[in-house]
Amino acid sequence: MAKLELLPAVDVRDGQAVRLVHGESGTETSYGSPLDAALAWQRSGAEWLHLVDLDAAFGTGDNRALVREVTEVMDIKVELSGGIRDDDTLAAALATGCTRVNLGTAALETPEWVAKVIAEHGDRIAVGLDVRGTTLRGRGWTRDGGDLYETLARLDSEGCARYVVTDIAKDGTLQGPNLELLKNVCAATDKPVVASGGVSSLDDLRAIAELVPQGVEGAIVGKALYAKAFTLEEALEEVSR
Ligand SMILES: O=C(O)c1ccccc1NCC(=O)[C@H](O)[C@H](O)COP(=O)(O)O
Repeated sequence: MAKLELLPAVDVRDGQAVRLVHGESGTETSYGSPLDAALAWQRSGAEWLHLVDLDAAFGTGDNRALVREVTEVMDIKVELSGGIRDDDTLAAALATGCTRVNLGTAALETPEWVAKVIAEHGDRIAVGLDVRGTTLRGRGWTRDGGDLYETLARLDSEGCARYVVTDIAKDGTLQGPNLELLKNVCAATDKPVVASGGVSSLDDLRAIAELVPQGVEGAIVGKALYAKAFTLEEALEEVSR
């Protein structure tokens, strides 16, 4: 069986590594230097880093220079997310040397532009499907943006390479992933799915890994690592069995 990829998360707000609850601004717990966190995950054996500029996502500024610095220092693959919505922000993100970017709001608000950049950049573009129920949310998860499955069908028809699927109700809560949502999305697309939000234990990772044959390729892990629910080494060992 193909192994589940793990993407430890570094979410950046105001220059700090943070975790939010339900992605809500104002719920930050701070975990210090984003570069130190990223380097720690790399030293622990991560092959990927999921790096989010929350200020860019919320429209409260950006951490672009810091995100670029972190990405440039990493020897591992980096997925960049947060506020990538037009030619300028996409060019800046891709120029960091990241492996791929994750588009969210743009897929809801400027579908023609997203179709164009999918055609231009292929596998370097993933789309984040951030949902409450089956309603997508954009602008830092603050605004409704349409139906999950209609949007997924449209993006599939445009050749989107991969989806990062987050149940906002689970994100940052340590309440476990929404396995039903992951199964439903996998049933609706042939493209790989990266699971995000809610992982709390090695059991959760085992449960996500069981969905690899259905199309889940990876799992993003944030809060659980910062809260020391398990170590990244333990998680990597778990998904390599
Ligand atoms: O990714 C975004 O653009 C974003 C926007 C607004 C709020 C949060 C956002 N991302 C959060 C993440 O990607 C988390 O790192 C990830 O879901 C990990 O969640 P958890 O394991 O539950 O801490």
